Amino acid sequence: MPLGTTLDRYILHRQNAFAFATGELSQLLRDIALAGKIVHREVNRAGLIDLTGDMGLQNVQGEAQQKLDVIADIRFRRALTNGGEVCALISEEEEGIIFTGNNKGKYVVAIDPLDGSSNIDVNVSIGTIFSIYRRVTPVGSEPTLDDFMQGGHEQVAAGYILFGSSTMLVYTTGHSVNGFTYDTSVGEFILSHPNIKTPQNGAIYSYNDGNLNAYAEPVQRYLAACRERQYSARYIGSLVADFHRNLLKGGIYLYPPTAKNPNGKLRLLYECYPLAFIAGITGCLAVNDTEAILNIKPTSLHQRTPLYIGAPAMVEELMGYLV
Ligand SMILES: O=P(O)(O)OC[C@H]1O[C@](O)(COP(=O)(O)O)[C@@H](O)[C@@H]1O
Ligand SMILES: [Mg+2]
Ligand SMILES: [Mg+2]
Repeated sequence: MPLGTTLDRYILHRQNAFAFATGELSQLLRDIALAGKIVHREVNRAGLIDLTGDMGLQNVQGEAQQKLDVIADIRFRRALTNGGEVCALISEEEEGIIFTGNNKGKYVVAIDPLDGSSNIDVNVSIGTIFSIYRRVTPVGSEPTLDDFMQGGHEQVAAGYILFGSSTMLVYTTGHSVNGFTYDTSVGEFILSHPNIKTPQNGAIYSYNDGNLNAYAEPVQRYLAACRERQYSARYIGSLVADFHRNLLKGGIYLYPPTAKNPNGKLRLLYECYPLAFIAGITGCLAVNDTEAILNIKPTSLHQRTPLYIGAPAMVEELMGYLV
C-alpha cells in the first residue's frame, strides 16, 4: 500500500487478503486506534486540565498510579468494551481479568495503557502497548485465565502507540510491521513507515545506568564493550520509545535482573510478548537470560521477565556473554 494510505483503508486491504476474514479483528484494531486518538488528546493537554501527577492510589505492581495511567486505562477499556469484539482484557492497572460482558467477542487483549509513567509529567515520550489473542474458550461462554495463558507465539496481533513528537501506531497481524502517523489535521492515522525492518547491527545501547552495579558480571562486561566502542548510550526510560528508536536506527535495549527485581521489571504479557512479536517480524531478537521471550511459558497475568531486545548482531553478542 502506498505511503499516505489511511489506517482504515490499510486494514480493509489486509482483511480482503484473507478469504475467510470476518472483520472482527479489523474492527478491534480500529477500536484501539480510536482510543489512541482520544488518549493522544489527553496526553497533549494533560498540563492544561490537571491530568498530571499521581492519583494517590497504587496498582497491582505496587506502583503509584499516575492520573494518565488511569485515564488511559479507562479510555482503552471503554473503547474495547463498546467495540464488542473483545470478551475480556487484562491491564497493567488492574489485578484481575476485566470482563467486558461481550461473551460473543472472539478476542482477548493484554494492555499496558500508559507505558513510561515516570515520564508523564515531564513531557517526554510515552506510549501504549497491546497484545491480541483469539480466545480458546467457546464463543458465548465466560472467558477464563486460559484465554490469557496461551503463550507469545499465539498472539494474532500486537502493537504500540507512541505519544512522542508525533503520535504513531505501529502494529502487526503477523505478516509485516507497519507504522502509521496520526495526522491531527484530518484525524487519521496515515501509513508513514511501511514494512519496518531493523538494521542487522547497531551502535546504540539503552539501559538504566543507575542499576549497572546491580547487574550480573556478564551483562556489565557486555556494556563495558559497548562503552569501549563508544556506542551511543540512549535511555528515555519509556520502553516503547526506547524500543521504537532502536528498531528504526539499530540498537539494543536491556532491562536485566537486579537484586531488587530478580525477574526483571517488565511484564511478560503486555510489554515483552507484544514487543517480541513485533521484533521477530522486523528482524530483531528478543530474549531473557535463558530463552527467547516468545518461548517463555506464561504462568500469571502480571509475571515479569528480564528483557534484551534489538538488533540481532547486538543481542547475539550479548547472549555470547551470558552463556
Ligand atoms: O525507571 P527504570 O527502572 O529505568 O524503568 C523504566 C522502565 O519501566 C517502565 O516505565 C515500565 O513501564 P510502565 O511505565 O508502564 O510501568 C518502562 O517503560 C521503562 O522502560
Ligand atoms: Mg510499561
Ligand atoms: Mg504502564
